[in-house]
Amino acid sequence: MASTAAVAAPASSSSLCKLHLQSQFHGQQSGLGSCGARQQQGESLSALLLRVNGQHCSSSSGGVGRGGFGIGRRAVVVCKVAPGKKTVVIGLAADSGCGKSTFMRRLTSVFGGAATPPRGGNPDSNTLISDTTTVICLDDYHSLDRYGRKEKAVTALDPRANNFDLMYEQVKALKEGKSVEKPIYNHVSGLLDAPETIDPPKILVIEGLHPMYDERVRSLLDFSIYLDISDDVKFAWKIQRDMAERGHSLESIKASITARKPDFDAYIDPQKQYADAVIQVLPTQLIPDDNEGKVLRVRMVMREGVKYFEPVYLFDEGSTINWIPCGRKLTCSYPGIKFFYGPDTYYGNEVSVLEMDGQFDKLDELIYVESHLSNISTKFYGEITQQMLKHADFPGSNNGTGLFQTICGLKIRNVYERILAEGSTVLEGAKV
Ligand SMILES: Nc1ncnc2c1ncn2[C@@H]1O[C@H](COP(=O)(O)OP(=O)(O)OP(=O)(O)O)[C@@H](O)[C@H]1O
Ligand SMILES: O=C(CO)[C@H](O)[C@H](O)COP(=O)(O)O
Repeated sequence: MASTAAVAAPASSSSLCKLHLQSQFHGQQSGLGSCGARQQQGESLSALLLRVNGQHCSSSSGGVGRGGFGIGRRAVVVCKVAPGKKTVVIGLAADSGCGKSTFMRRLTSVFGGAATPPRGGNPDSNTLISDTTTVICLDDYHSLDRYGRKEKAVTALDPRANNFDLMYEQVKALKEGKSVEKPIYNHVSGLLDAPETIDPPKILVIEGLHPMYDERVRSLLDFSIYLDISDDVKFAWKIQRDMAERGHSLESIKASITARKPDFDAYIDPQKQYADAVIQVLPTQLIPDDNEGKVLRVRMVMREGVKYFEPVYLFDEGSTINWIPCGRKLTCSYPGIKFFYGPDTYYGNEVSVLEMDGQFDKLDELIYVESHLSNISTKFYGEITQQMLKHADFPGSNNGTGLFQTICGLKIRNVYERILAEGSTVLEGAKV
């Protein structure tokens, strides 16, 4: 019996792609399709589907191919091809100096690549591109440059200093698979430079002050995160970086934080109510009256009922848990480590909260904590620990900031894969 397969070519990129497959031998399906793919000997159906529709048939087709179609079996598989190449859009909001760059490096690493500025482009570009992700910084949508802001006496946090119409148009275009000419805000000169071309990536991350401020931009986000750093911690981080690395004086850092505060409270902070996950960084409660700011209490507030996102839980979903993991499997020097997990409400929404106070002594022992967490979207046992060890030199790797940023990276990967899989639907798989 001859093997036949027919793959109906999509009339347009948004139409359905039909693949009929008959197979003669166990595990040796053979197929030919007018979508431009011929099934090769030994190639599974799922692998063919992956090639036929690129990224849009990856997951849900897997079950069809697995196990093969035995003698006399026949399958009709219909895959929905997403219009163009679907770009998943992630929003990351935070004030300046709150760890966005560090988070982005962790996220990119989850996908296995390193992010670099656009090749051959403006050396002061704020964009970072890797195989899977393109991170654009929303500072590029400042409509007023440093001098314009000074003249009009507005801060960069003020919506009047930003072009939300252009931000919306360009993020929408990228999401629809179209390239855009995005402006560049040059942090060295304080001026707006000539635009750079941004091509639609698999995952577009828009990071900066206002990813959730404008309702239209917000509606384009597939997943959103807010880094909520308490004033004390923000101050400590700013001092550490801006004094050591940027030559600012203590007074100027204090003055800058104070000057930004009213606009931060008015325009940046309220965005956290829209985030799917908020990472709060607070002073520790393990050291009474701590004013050193080195030990942190970090909370991950995860919204319930978000499509493609199930909150992480500790031990038992929905219950309230206080856990001190220090003992035989986890070394803890003073002041120790304390975890909390439980339900809560946040801006009127149901959330789950996972909290870690304290820091790890030996990072490889994190595997003990990881093994007690569920819904972490890892691909193999120990993936979180592996990621954390890989970037042990990043700030926050010994505490909840690194742990929760890594988990958010894995959840973003999961959101991306599920959105992709949704574009691929097995409608029929019949035995004859
Ligand atoms: N988890 C952390 N633990 C301790 N320090 C941190 C952590 N994350 C960031 N920092 C400190 O804050 C500084 C700013 O971090 P990062 O560059 O990632 O922030 P950013 O939001 O990208 O800043 P900007 O928007 O100003 O470029 C770092 O140099 C580091 O000193
Ligand atoms: O809040 C900020 C986001 O990064 C910056 O202060 C804003 O973009 C203005 O930049 P600069 O201070 O370089 O003129």
